[in-house]
Amino acid sequence: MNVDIGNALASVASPGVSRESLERLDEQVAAAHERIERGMANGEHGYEALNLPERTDPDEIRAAVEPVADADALITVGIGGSSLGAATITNALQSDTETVFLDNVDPEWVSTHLERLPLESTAINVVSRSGTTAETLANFLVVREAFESAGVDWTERTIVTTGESGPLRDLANRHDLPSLKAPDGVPGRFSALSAVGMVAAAVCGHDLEALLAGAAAERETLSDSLFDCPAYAYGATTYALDGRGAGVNAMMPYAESLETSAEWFAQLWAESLGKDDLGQTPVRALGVTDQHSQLQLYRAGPRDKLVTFVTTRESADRPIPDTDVEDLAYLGDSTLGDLLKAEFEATEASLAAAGRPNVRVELERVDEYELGGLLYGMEAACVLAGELYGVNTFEQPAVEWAKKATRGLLGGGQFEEADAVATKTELRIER
Ligand SMILES: O=P(O)(O)OC[C@H]1O[C@H](O)[C@H](O)[C@@H](O)[C@@H]1O
Repeated sequence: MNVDIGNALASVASPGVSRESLERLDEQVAAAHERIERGMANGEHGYEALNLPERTDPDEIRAAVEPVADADALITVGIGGSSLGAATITNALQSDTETVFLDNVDPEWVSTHLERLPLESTAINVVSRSGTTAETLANFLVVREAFESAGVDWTERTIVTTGESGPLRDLANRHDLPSLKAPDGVPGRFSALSAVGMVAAAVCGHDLEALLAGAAAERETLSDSLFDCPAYAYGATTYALDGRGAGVNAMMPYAESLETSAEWFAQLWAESLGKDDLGQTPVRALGVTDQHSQLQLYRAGPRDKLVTFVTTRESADRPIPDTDVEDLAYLGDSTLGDLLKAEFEATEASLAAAGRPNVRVELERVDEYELGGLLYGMEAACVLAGELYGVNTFEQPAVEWAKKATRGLLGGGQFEEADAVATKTELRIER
């Protein structure tokens, strides 16, 4: 990926960061890079994620999915980091295999999918690093039962990705299911480029080698200066802007196929950096759609936002047909791609003209190679930002708190967190 931070400079935007400040920050970037390289070299928890392009074995993933390679549909059962990386990849790319991601436990929605899909030609991809996440295990039990009720042997159609031990590992062993290991030392939200994110891509027939090659190329750019490394430029700029008041980061890809990447980014940014009363709030937006809903706020609301655009240089195109309506004649000379590009450029310029900081992240096109680069680049940006903030990027204690409270409420053990539910302060206004 390439990154253009020109519209985040103090000469353009407020908040903005001056070139001199970035140069001073670059000394901290160099120190952070050294720390990151050391963590990678020693395989330390979290830093190990940045080694995935070399560690992940595409042959192993393809072998595991071989029994279901002809599936018409794939249900991925997983949540958070065990779903969003896979969804980012498969939603971005074309495939004949329909993909469904059961991350939510909304009963109506889950039932609708299970009633609609051709279960006899559907595969199940169960993913949970811990193997204990209530939503994932509950959904899997429901999916299993639906297959049994339809007379389909789910054990023939299920692939499991989980840790070395835990309830899901036990289940995979008991039923002799093809299984893969969630990589050691890699938190879920950093594991898109492992079996966690790539089983779904393999079932859909995507090019796993190209995904990893794109990531590896991005890895090659990691260096001790933000001016030489797009990922670090992004991480350092967002950190600097947050410190100057841009506490919100609206991720706005200009490609429908990249919409899920903003969701993936939101988890990465929020769970990794949101701690010790620090962190930047990620917001999901989509170009051009959200030009017609959120843009007013971004250009004229509080000066607390950075907008991150993700654009592609190339994409398939479609001409806009001529019309005899005079006022619309100008459209007839263009394509939908021209319109998308013009809208992006106009929006970017409109924010800059209003002094609102924005950053452009450029991909050549949406394909496996570029996606691998985007996923890796944003992960590296996040790890760098975590170093600059001085937070523990790779933990998520606040999420664990609610997980324990939920478990306690459902009778899954004694958790003091569950007691807090009963002590809620009320001020009810009833109809
Ligand atoms: O993969 P799992 O263990 O099922 O975890 C799934 C998700 O659970 C929690 O919500 C964590 O905060 C996430 O980081 C994680 O991705």
